[in-house]
Amino acid sequence: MTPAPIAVALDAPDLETAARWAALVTPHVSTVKVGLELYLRYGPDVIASVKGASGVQVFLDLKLHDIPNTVAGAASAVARLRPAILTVHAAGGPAMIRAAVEAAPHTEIAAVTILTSLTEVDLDRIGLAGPADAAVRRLAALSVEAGATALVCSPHEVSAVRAEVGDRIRLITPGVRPTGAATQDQARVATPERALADGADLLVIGRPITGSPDPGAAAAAIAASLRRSV
Ligand SMILES: O=C(O)c1cc(=O)[nH]c(=O)n1[C@@H]1O[C@H](COP(=O)(O)O)[C@@H](O)[C@H]1O
Repeated sequence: MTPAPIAVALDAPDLETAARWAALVTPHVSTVKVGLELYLRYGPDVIASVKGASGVQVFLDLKLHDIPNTVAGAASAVARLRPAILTVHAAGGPAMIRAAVEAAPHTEIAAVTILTSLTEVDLDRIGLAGPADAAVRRLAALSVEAGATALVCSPHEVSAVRAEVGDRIRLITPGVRPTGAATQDQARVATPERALADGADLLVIGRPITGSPDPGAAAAAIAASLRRSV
């Protein structure tokens, strides 16, 4: 069976746990995501540990955000690890995004638009007044112009972003919660089925899978419900 278009966020406090989660979920999902917690604790070796022998795609979520020269150096430092996807913050601006794209030519650069944890009140306070989807669409368009081939947004904006950037750009949505699951620190959320129906290509799901007593079964259940929904 083809693995589901899900990136499981391996936000674990230690490498053994992350590698165990990765082994349990990789029969069911296409991708595992390594974020700041694991990467800052263990460094580049973490990639091989979570990849194991499975050949699963690794999404390196470092959300780089700095001046273009610094981001180019950071992207080129991790490019040798050959992650399938690397994140940068779209708010770093077009020159920064382009610097990452040029420094990591074999990795898909995904620009994070507006974090899924932010509410419209938060956006107002940080000076991005107006509906979230206006800011997300603006950041999406500038990121694609700068060479990003993937975008991260919440499921709430995914159909608007799809209309803005067309079919060739990979849309990645965190903020995904199966019906009844706790939203935790996520603000702009939807179910996996809804996110996929609205145009997401890859769903990032962490705690609803990794917080389950059986992460493999939780991943398999979400994958099966996505298959039923298409
Ligand atoms: O870039 C990301 O992956 C990301 C962007 C965003 O806007 N929101 C967001 O939650 N994420 C990541 O997606 C994952 C979501 O995890 P859960 O909330 O546990 O499903 C975390 O690893 C976040 O770092």
